[in-house]
Amino acid sequence: MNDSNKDIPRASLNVSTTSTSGGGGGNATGSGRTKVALKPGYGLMGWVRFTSNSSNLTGIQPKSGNDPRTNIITMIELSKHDQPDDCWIAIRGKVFNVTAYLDYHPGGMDELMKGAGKNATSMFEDVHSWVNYESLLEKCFIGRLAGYDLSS
Ligand code: HEM
Repeated sequence: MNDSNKDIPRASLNVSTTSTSGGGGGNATGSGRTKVALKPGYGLMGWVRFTSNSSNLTGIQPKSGNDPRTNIITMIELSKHDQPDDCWIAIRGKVFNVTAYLDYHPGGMDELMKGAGKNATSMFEDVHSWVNYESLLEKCFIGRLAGYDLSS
């Protein structure tokens, strides 16, 4: 599966960091809280509106034999998609194309990019294990990560 997703629209970046001091939260590097100001319209409701108007955010053309329910993505394939214009991420054994979500991520694009092309389960869990990523990224779901034991 080599289809890339260069045609997924991404807004230009305008993310400014407004870090708060002394917060108890954390980011993937353990350097404290990282609150970012997203562009107007790029909050949760903006994402909900955007996804409801999009049928397929996987970047993969629908064709026979290409079904997220049965697709198996190898680590090698996953690792090829590690750029802001082609960004896949695996969480708890599921692989998502988060290219379109980068501008909407409340923790900022740079934080999400730390997991680009990787199994980012532990990064995700460390920061916000409660976030309902499966629902948010429903239309970005590509397939399952090869060799990932869902029961573990
Ligand atoms: C490599 C993976 C990821 C990293 C390192 C990361 C990192 C972060 C960070 C640092 C914050 C700010 C936390 C704070 O200081 O308040 C944040 C917030 C958030 N992220 Fe992520 N994130 C990742 C993946 C994701 C994914 C896949 C989703 C959902 C599809 C997501 C959704 C959110 C949401 C909803 C918030 C706001 C949480 C809140 O306000 O309580 N993140 N993220």
